[in-house]
Amino acid sequence: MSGIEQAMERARKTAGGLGYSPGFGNEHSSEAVPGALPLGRNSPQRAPLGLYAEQLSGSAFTEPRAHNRRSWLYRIRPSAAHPPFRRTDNGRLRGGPFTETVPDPNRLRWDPLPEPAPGTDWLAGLWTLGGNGNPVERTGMAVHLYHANAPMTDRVFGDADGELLIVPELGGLLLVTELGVLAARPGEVALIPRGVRFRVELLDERARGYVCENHGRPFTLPDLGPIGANGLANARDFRAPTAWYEEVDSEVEVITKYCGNLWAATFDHSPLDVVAWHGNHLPYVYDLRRFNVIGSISYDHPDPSIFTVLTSPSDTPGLAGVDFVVFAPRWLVGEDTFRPPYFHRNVMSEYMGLIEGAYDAKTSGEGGFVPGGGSLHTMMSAHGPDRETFERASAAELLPQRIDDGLAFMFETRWPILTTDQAARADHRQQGYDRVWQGLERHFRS
Ligand SMILES: O=C(O)Cc1cc(O)ccc1O
Ligand SMILES: [Fe+2]
Repeated sequence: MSGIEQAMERARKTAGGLGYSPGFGNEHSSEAVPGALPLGRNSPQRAPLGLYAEQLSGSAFTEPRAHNRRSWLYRIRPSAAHPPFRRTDNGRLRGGPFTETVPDPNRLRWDPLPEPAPGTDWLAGLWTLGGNGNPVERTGMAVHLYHANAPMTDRVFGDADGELLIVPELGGLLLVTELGVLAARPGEVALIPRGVRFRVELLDERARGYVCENHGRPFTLPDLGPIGANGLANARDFRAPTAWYEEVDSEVEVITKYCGNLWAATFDHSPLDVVAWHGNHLPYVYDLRRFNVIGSISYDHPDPSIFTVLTSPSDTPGLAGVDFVVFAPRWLVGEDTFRPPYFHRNVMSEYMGLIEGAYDAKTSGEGGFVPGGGSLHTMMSAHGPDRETFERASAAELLPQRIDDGLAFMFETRWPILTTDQAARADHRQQGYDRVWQGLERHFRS
């Protein structure tokens, strides 16, 4: 076995007994070798065990304490020890500004990404659907999907353009990051902070899912206001990894996404060599089934902001660059209420995906809203229950009803989501999505 294969074997074994540190936004610390973490200072004259000390900043040095993010890494070699990066193929990844297509006000829907060619790893399997903003200005977001059937070997990725919220739909991922190893299976989500390098291995034969790349302010937990001190996604259910490192002295391709493009440099060692760390610029994994769902216990369907897991705030209070929202199993008890999502037109743009089962506003099954597929209801586009759902819910007997046959999510952003050319022309884009709202009968009686 080569050095990297041995390291991968060790990472997979670690997955069985992963130690995590619970909590969101905290200062955590971890050492894979006792004594590797310096005490009482960040940058001693000589760091313990001959390690190099390095600060990784996710915020300006001067941002207020509540927004300040950085981690101190104690590593075998400093990240600075690398040859030049050279441009490499972007594959099917695209970045903002999204100017390939004329912005389309229509409602759009896609089937899952088709089967990838054999040997497609997670990075090669990324396919950009669209987005907004501009990574150069650190605004906006991008929606990517992935479909992979091979582990990343001898290559490691890091995104300078933003953090990555990874939403597995099919197959588990092993995320071997600079700060440790995370396992993310369907129903869980993983958050990789801006700049943190990682390799993706597969826990199953293939892996399919969604990624929200957030160029703006890092995702944080929403304020709870009148809900009180607890509820929605509870901070204690987020898990940061513990330190894990590999000593690989063979060539590793380090790929970085910078201002929309991929660049590669051939390192003579693995950059996943952090033996100890402390800080708050950290990856996390979160199990969406832990989400505490709050809803109406009297009447009416609340706005889905009540289901916000994470939000990337903007400078305008209450106006998110992007929100990550989950439609998790819950009870519906509303009296004299049309219970599924209402008809609406929204200034925010909504990309929705399905992790499993069905979604209560849409018919499932072939040609419908299916796991691995997605819908885009951009700024002001009219949407809501499809015809079948409207008819069913308008006639339903309003007994308490448990919705537990699906797990859907939404990336909701303040800017229109502009599609890439490949998304607009994709064979797996459904034609005739509008038809789901056709035949909504006129019932008006004056
Ligand atoms: O369009 C959707 O299905 C998402 C959504 C769900 C909901 O419960 C209310 C509004 C909304 O946009
Ligand atoms: Fe909506």
